Amino acid sequence: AEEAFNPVEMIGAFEGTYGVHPGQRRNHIKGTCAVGEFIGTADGARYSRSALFSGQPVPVIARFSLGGGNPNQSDAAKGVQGMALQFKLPDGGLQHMTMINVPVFLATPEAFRDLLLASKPDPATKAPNPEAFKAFVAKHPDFNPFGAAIQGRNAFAGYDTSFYNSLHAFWFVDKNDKKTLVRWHFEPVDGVKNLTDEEAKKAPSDFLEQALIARTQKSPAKWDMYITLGQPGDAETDPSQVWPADRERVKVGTLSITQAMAQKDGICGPINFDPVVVADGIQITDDPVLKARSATYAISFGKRMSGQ
Ligand code: HEM
Repeated sequence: AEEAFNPVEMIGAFEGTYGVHPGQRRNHIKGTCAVGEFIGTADGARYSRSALFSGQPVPVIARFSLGGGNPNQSDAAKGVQGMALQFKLPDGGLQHMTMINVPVFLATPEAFRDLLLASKPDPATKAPNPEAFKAFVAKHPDFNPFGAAIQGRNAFAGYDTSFYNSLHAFWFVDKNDKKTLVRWHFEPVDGVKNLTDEEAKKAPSDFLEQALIARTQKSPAKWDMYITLGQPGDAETDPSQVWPADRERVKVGTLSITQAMAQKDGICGPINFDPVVVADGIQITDDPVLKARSATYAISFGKRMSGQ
């Protein structure tokens, strides 16, 4: 039988593994605020009637982050980076896109909770217990492609030289109510760049924030947004299932990040980048991981906004 997902237990798993850092996010704790704008294409407007694709600039508040709840995590370590976007539409409506830079995720929220539990440092060794980790992988083989992607690469050279994926599928709804199942991807216009082995060894613990601030002082950092068009039978509610590689991709817009700033007192602090916040023209699915995210972010947000 399927367990019912419990977001309180999920938050407990984050806090057990990473400790409690009052007033801060329980996951993706280390990050940088940014602002910019998005301009959609006419091709985007063919698939979605969202005001995102009107062709007019849409203001964006962004947050770039490292995965995990350790505030002292090194930027140079192998891991996951995130890009969270809040678009402010002309009618005042909000659209969120909260993405990470992996090709796939785990199949269920329980698998992610068990990953956190298995990653808890042993008090004696300060490292995760290898037996517990083996038992986790045996129980959740859907972890393997996700884990292999992260272990098989060095950290990214910059937030601006990473791709970011929706991983979840969403429905794009056009002006005739026609729905298309899509997944979206942001591709850096400067190209994807990871640290070399040598650079990864020498890189300081904190460099991503300063690099993004400096990069945007020169000129906007840009990403092209693409949608992949799903076909009947492509996974709708499971972010661990990749879609066949031959699916059509359509460029639907360009994001320009024009300014970045520290998250302390930054503009992105009091935002809950809940990924189910969508505006007319984009709809969510019944993906259990997506729904679990929403419930868990709400608790993290409530706690940090009340100083817990
Ligand atoms: C069951 C699975 C997941 C859980 C329980 C979870 C949990 C969380 C929590 C608690 C936060 C902090 C929220 C806050 O305090 O504002 C967070 C942040 C974040 N998560 Fe997840 N997450 C999950 C899966 C994912 C996936 C699949 C993605 C990307 C596709 C993702 C991307 C992010 C990003 C980018 C942030 C940082 C948002 C920000 O900058 O404020 N997460 N997550």
